[in-house]
Order: sequence, then structure tokens, then C-alpha cells
Amino acid sequence: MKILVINPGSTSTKIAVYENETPLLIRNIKHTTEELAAFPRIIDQFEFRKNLVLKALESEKIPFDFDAIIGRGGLLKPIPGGVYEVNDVMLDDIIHAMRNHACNLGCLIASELSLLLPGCRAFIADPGVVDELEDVARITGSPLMPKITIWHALNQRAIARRFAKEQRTKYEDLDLIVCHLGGGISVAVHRHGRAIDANNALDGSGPFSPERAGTLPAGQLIDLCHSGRFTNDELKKRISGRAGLAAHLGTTDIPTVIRSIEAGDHHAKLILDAMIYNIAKEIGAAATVLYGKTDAILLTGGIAHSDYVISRLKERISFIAPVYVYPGEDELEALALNALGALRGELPIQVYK
Ligand SMILES: Nc1ncnc2c1ncn2[C@@H]1O[C@H](COP(=O)(O)OP(=O)(O)O)[C@@H](O)[C@H]1O
Ligand SMILES: CCCC(=O)OP(=O)(O)O
Repeated sequence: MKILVINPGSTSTKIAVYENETPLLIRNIKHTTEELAAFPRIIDQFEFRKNLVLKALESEKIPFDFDAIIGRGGLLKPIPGGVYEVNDVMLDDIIHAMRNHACNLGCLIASELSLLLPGCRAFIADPGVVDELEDVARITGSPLMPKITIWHALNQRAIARRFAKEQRTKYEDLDLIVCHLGGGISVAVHRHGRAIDANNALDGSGPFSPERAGTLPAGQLIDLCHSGRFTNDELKKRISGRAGLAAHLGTTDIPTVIRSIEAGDHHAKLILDAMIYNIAKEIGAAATVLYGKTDAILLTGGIAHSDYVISRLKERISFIAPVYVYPGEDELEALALNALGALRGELPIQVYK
């Protein structure tokens, strides 16, 4: 069986072709800020990113012939984890999505390309809106604003399963805290295979990150909204996109920040250390969800490549549980395996309503 995998991220479009479990192509196309700035909205990048996928296949001489195309799912309504067939309700929700993120393009491109091939199916799996929260985790101090989770469900689950396999046990038998350290930072509590708590890494809660504000002081935010200094869209960008390290230091690139620190930039050190401090606090809070009985803490995502960040994080969190580091992400393989499992009847194909 042949699977095309499409993972549009904030700074890249990742593509893979699998023949059963074997990868035939893995391609990471990076996008510069200037290149993407030409598109007023993320949805406007649709043709650009779709054509990049087609060009990558053409340049590798891979025939356009697939049993399924799977995209990293978008910011839909909250849904349980798993594989979903792309349908009209999903496409309509994505076109009218309240939240902007490049992953919204995943199901749109998968759907459009699948229509070119009779019998080819379009799927998404474990999108960022996967919601398996316990009821108690859903309640905030205002009934007007129940908790929403937006997190790296796909990669966190793939890494948690990889860890379980390495430990010769089952994901469903473990109690884990998983932290994805990327453009956004998510911390989730996985209790026996269910993510019972997770932050909103996009525009809500948790530690600040390379490009997100994380939890903010609510009163000050309201005052800023009414200050007349910013439009609605500008303020949203100051929460998601131009926030966190980008706002403080003008870059989201950790190696650049570390070079500044090594060159004696005390402000850069203060900001990066503050980000690490906030991540550690979020992980500490997650440990209370498990009553302190955590089998392991897994750190993953691009920033997990950074010794500076990981060594300082470990200093603060190692007392909770053993810490394992999985730099980067496993999203392409996770998507491919989800599509294969669905086609083979090994995984249920859920219907988005
Ligand atoms: N080798 C590396 N060393 C340190 N930081 C890195 C490295 N590679 C990527 N990063 C950082 O990881 C972040 C992006 O993480 P990634 O998981 O690729 O993104 P996302 O989760 O947004 O898709 C950026 O802040 C980037 O600077
Ligand atoms: C939308 C999923 C959570 C997130 O923040 O993803 P990125 O880090 O890839 O932007």
C-alpha cells in the first residue's frame, strides 16, 4: 500500500511517501519568514504548499499513485484521538476555522489531491485539538471560558508509544508527562494511554515558547484590548506568532539565542532561562495530576536538540521522574502508520461530525 503524508508546519512543509512501513521519500521543505509573509492568511498558502508537494514527488520521480493521503489535522472542534476520514463537515470547519495554524492546510491538501485519484482516501490523525481531558481539568474560574487544549497530540503520542516499546511495555500501562518543545510548547499528562490534561500551546495557556505568549495576566490583557493601541488581529499575533522569544529577542531560533548568550548578552540569557523556568513549572504542575506517581517524563520537539535547554530543564524536573529526551519529532511516520492501520482495518476510522 502506498501512502502520501503531508505535514504543513509554521515554518516548513514536511512530506513523506511510504510503501507499507518503508519510507520511500522524506522531505522537509523549510519556508523563510519573507516567503510566507507574501500570504496575508494561512489559507492563502494552499496552492503554494500543494504545488510544493507535487513538485517534490515529480523531482523524485515518484508516480502520483496512492491508496491514501494523510495530512496533519487542523484546528477543528475538540475530538477524541485517532484516525478520521476527511469529509465535507471537516473541510467546512477548517475553511471557517477560528484559529490560524499551518496544520489547517493538512486536510485541505490531502482532500484535494485524493480527488485526483479514484479510490484514494484522505485522512487526518491525532490533530492538535484532540481532547481527552478529565472533567475536572476542563473547569476554569470563569464559566464563560472553559479550558481548551491545543497541543502536539500526534507527536506526543508517537513518542510515548516509542518509549513504551523501548521499555517493553504498553503505552496504555504507563503514566507519563510528555513535553513537546517546538514553536509552541505543550505539556500533557498521559494516564494509561489517555491524555487527561494538556495546555493550549497556541493561544491559551502554559509556558511561553519561541513564538507563543503562554499564560498571560488576564486583567492586563483586557486593558490592552481596550487601549486602542492594537487591532484585534495585531493583538492575536502578539499572543501567537510574534510572542515569546520572538517578542523579547526578535528570533525564534534557539541556536541564535544561545550564540547571543555565549557572546555575553545577559538579556537573552534572562529570557531563555525564564522560558525554561516556566516549562519546568508546567511539568511540575502536571506531576500533581498524577499524584506524583509518574513513570517518566519525555522531552521532545526541535528544542530538545539543545543541550543548554535540556540540561537546565533536567536540573529542575529530574526529582519528579526519570527524564528521556527524543529530539525532533516522529509525525510523518506516525501519520503513515495511522493511514496504514486504517486501510488494513487495524484502526477504527472515525467520522468527524
Ligand atoms: N538543533 C537544534 N538545536 C536547538 N534548537 C533547535 C534545533 N533544531 C530546531 N530547534 C528549535 O526548535 C524549535 C522548532 O521546533 P520544531 O519541533 O521543529 O517545531 P514545531 O513544533 O513548531 O513544528 C525552534 O525554536 C528551533 O530553533
Ligand atoms: C497546533 C499544534 C500545537 C502547536 O503549537 O504546533 P507548532 O509548535 O507546530 O506550531
